[in-house]
Amino acid sequence: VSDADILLKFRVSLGNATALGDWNTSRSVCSTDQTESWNGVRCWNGSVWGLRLEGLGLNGAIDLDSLSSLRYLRTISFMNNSFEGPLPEIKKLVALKSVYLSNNHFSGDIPDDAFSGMAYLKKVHLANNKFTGKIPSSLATLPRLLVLRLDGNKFEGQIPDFQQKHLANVNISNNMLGGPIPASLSRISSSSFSGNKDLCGKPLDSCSSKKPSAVIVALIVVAIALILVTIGLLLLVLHRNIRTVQLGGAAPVDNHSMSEVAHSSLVECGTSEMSGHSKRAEQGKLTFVRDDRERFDLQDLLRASAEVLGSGNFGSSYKAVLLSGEAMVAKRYKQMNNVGREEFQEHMRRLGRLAHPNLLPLVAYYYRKEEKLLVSEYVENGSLASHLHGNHSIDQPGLNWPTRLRIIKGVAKGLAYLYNELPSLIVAHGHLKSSNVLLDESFNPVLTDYALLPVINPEHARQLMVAYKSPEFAQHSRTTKKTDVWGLGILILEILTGKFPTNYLTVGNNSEEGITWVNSIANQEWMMEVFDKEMGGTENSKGEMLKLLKIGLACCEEDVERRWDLKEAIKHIEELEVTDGTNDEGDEFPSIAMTEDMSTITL
Ligand SMILES: Nc1ncnc2c1ncn2[C@@H]1O[C@H](COP(=O)(O)OP(=O)(O)OP(=O)(O)O)[C@@H](O)[C@H]1O
Repeated sequence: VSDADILLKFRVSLGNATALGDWNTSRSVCSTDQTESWNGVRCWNGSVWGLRLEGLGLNGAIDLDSLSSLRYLRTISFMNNSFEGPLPEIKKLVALKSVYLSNNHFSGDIPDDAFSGMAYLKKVHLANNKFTGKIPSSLATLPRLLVLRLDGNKFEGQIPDFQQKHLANVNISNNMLGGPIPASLSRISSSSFSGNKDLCGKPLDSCSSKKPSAVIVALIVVAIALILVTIGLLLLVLHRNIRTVQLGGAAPVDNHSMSEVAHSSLVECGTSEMSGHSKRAEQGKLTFVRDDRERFDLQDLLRASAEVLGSGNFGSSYKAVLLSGEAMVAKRYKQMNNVGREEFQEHMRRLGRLAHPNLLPLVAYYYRKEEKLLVSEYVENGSLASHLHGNHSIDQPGLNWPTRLRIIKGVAKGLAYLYNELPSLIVAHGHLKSSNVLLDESFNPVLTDYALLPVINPEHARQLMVAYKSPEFAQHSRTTKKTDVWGLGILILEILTGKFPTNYLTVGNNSEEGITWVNSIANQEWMMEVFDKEMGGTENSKGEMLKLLKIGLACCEEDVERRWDLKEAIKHIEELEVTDGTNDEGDEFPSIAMTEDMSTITL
């Protein structure tokens, strides 16, 4: 039975299966281009390894018997749907690594052995359902469990004795649990246990402590308050010193470590909490913009070993590996004060609602007037820029032609989605360049630093952001719905030639330099010599390369009126065929120059 047959059978048991209308056998379940696979199906090497059917209004039954025939299925997510009834018999899918069922209406007790034998299970998300009874003890013995979200249910009784040593991400808040917290969970933040009946023991109050009299309580409170105020004042002085150093050092490169950022933020949090202003205390917290993420706080980033990934135009980006093993990136922005707090938060929430395989999701942000942190996942293969312009080695060979074409196709899809979802923005990306195209473990592109124009200080944006380096901004001091097309064109030419667009290195609008750069490519006498040799390619792919070159040049049309709009650019990009060159391997481009008249190439 094929994967397609299995999935179609599985679909029958769902209510509202119309949401999966594009599941039909006229297209293959797994396409080489992930975004063309069936909706919600994640593939690897042509096999289904994941189902991500989130927020589709699904209900009915989850037919695990059918899914158990998918040999390579490792992760399932049915979050944010309307499933009801008891927990499905998850252990039928014994090889699963992650199960995401949060934000549904599942209810009832979960059998104690519901997770028995699931030797590979790492992440279990059951938050915000209506589960009752005891937390199943089979969870407590899963050998590989890393993340457990049970918050927002009606679990009662005691927490079972979790055996896992690396279980760092647990949230069982807002249930009806009582009794002692097992020692194995004592390192977890106290907020993960809040909102329960009467849990006790580390990290909460000790179970044996007797209730002291009101006078003693009052005395203790006063003493603690005095100590905290003293510490707070000391920290405030320390914090001021750090800020003074920061302001004094006007060097463009930002060298402050993640610990310093988090530290200064935490200091602020500490002092404000002590002064009793709960709103200001909030300032020390990360605000999460999505429900599907494990929660962590600035302190977790502080604890995490941080590595500076690089210093961009706005500040530095840091990679921090959380205790759960998950790598996150926090980027500091100093010039992000174009709008007030409320509007900023609204914009971040808007970004948090975006979901597309070619966009890096915003996970959380941290707000302070002087600086912001935007937190997202670390993307395995770094930036397209580093692959195009970095040193190549056996571990990091140059990108070949099929990969480059797939990257451009993915970038186009990400842009199309942005324009669709954010119609009120004239320039929906605004900072499209190769360091803002990240490559995941399969070298699929994910766009980052998008849709930030509304919140960045305008003067700063005009100096540094790609949108303002466009010819139309030089000519008419305006950006248009075609401005990102120009950025896309430059990116295409950079990918094809392997040459860095020199005008991105200087500050301000230098579109003259940009146009000269484009012309140096367009006017190359020997067209085939333009292409980056690292890309290889075969006689078969030559035609497609030339077509892409022509598309890139059309996007870089100086006259904005004559320039294609995004729709047209995307249409031409989608028509290009990805040939992986396996059947004509070794048939490299002859290095001798071939004259090609670009006008003969039909798109
Ligand atoms: N989530 C991420 N995963 C992996 N690498 C990242 C991530 N975010 C940023 N990087 C890389 O870290 C480096 C610094 O990125 P940063 O965004 O701070 O600067 P930039 O993209 O070079 O410039 P700009 O500030 O103008 O966007 C870049 O090489 C970037 O590709």
